[in-house]
Amino acid sequence: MATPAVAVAVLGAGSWGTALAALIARHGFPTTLWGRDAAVVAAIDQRHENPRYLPGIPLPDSLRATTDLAAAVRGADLLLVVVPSHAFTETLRALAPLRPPHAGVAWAAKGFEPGSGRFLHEVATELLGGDVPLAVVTGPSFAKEVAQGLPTALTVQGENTAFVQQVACVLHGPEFRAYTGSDMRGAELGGAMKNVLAVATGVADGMELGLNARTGLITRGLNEMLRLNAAIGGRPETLMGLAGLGDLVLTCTGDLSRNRRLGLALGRGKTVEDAVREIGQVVESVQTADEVMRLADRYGLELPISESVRDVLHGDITPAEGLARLMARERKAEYPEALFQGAQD
Ligand SMILES: NC(=O)C1=CN([C@@H]2O[C@H](COP(=O)(O)OP(=O)(O)OC[C@H]3O[C@@H](n4cnc5c(N)ncnc54)[C@H](OP(=O)(O)O)[C@@H]3O)[C@@H](O)[C@H]2O)C=CC1
Ligand SMILES: O=C(CO)COP(=O)(O)O
Repeated sequence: MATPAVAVAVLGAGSWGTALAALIARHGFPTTLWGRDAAVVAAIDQRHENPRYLPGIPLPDSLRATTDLAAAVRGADLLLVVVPSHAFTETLRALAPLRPPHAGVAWAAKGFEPGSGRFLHEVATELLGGDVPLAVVTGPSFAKEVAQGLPTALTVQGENTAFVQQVACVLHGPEFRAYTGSDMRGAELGGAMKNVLAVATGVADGMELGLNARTGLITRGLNEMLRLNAAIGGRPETLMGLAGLGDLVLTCTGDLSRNRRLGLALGRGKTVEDAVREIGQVVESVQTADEVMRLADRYGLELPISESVRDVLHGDITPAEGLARLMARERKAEYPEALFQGAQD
C-alpha cells in the first residue's frame, strides 16, 4: 500500500532539527525546516548544508528551509518541534495560531519547562488545547550519526495512536527504526534525566575514576530514573527501553554527548561557564538538573547523583566533594521492595 503524502514542518534548525528534517525528506516526504538564523537557513535551502550545526554533512536537495514560521507551517500535516526545551513554550505560543487545524504536534526536545518544571506535554496541552494529537520523539540518537545515515532506533510515544503511527511512519526507514508507545510521561522523564546523569559519568571520567565508577553511576542513575518515574506515574518498561536505559548508556558513554562533555570538563577542573561556551551548543542538563530536583522534592524522593550534579553545576560543591558525598552514603538495599508497586497499569 502506498504511503499517503504527509507534509512535515520541522521547527528548529539546530543539529537535531536539521538531522530529523533531512531524515524525513530522504524518506520522500515534503519537508520544510524553520530556523531563526537567516544565514544558516539560506545555507540549508541553497547549499544543502548546515554549516553551523552539522558542517560537512550533505542534506537532501528536496529539503526546504525558511525563517518564516507561518510559511513553514502553512499546508503542513505534521509539525515537529525541535528547539531546546527553554524555547519550547515560546515556540508553541507562536505556533498555536498558525497550526493547520488537522495537524498534530510532536517534539524531540529533551527537558522540562524551566522555572515551572512542567513536562513539555503539559505545556503543549495547555497552549494547544486538549484535542490536538501530541507525541514525543526520544531515544538514543546523536544528530550527527542520524544525519550521516548511520543505523538508529528511537521511540515515538503519545496517546493518540493514529498520530503516533503517522510520526513513526515519516521517521521509519532503511537506516532508522521508529518504535511506538503511549507513555509520554515516562518517555519525557527518561530523555530529560539522562542528560543530568551524563554529567555525573562525565565528571567521573574527567576525574579518571575508572570504568567501575562510570558503570556504577550509570546503574545507580537508572535506579534514580526508575524511582522518580514510579512517583510520576510513568511505566517502568519505558525507562528500561530506548527512552531510558538506551539513551542513558549512549549519553553517559558517547563523547558526542554535550552533557557528557560538560561533565568531562568539570571533572578536569573547568568552570561551567567556560565548558558550556566551548561546547557552543545547547547543554540541557544545566537547567534540567534543577527541574529534576524540583520534581524529586515534590515527591519527597532522595536522588543523590542528580542532587550532586545540580550542586556541582551551581558551584555549591566541587566534583571531589560530590564524589566524597556519594561514597559516604549509608549501606542500603539495591532496590526498595516497593519500587514497582503502583507504577503498573
Ligand atoms: N543534538 C542531538 O544529538 C540531539 C538533541 N536532542 C534535543 O533536541 C533539542 C534541540 O537541541 P539541538 O538541536 O541539539 O541544539 P543545537 O544547540 O544544535 O541547536 C539549537 C537550535 O535551537 C535554536 N534556538 C535556540 N533558542 C531558540 C529560540 N528561542 N527560538 C527558536 N530557536 C531557538 C538555535 O538557533 P540559533 O542558532 O539561532 O541560536 C539552534 O537552531 C534539545 O532539547 C536536545 O536535547 C535530542 C536528541 C538528539
Ligand atoms: O540526546 C542526545 C542523544 O540521544 C544528545 O545528547 P546531548 O544533548 O548530551 O548531546
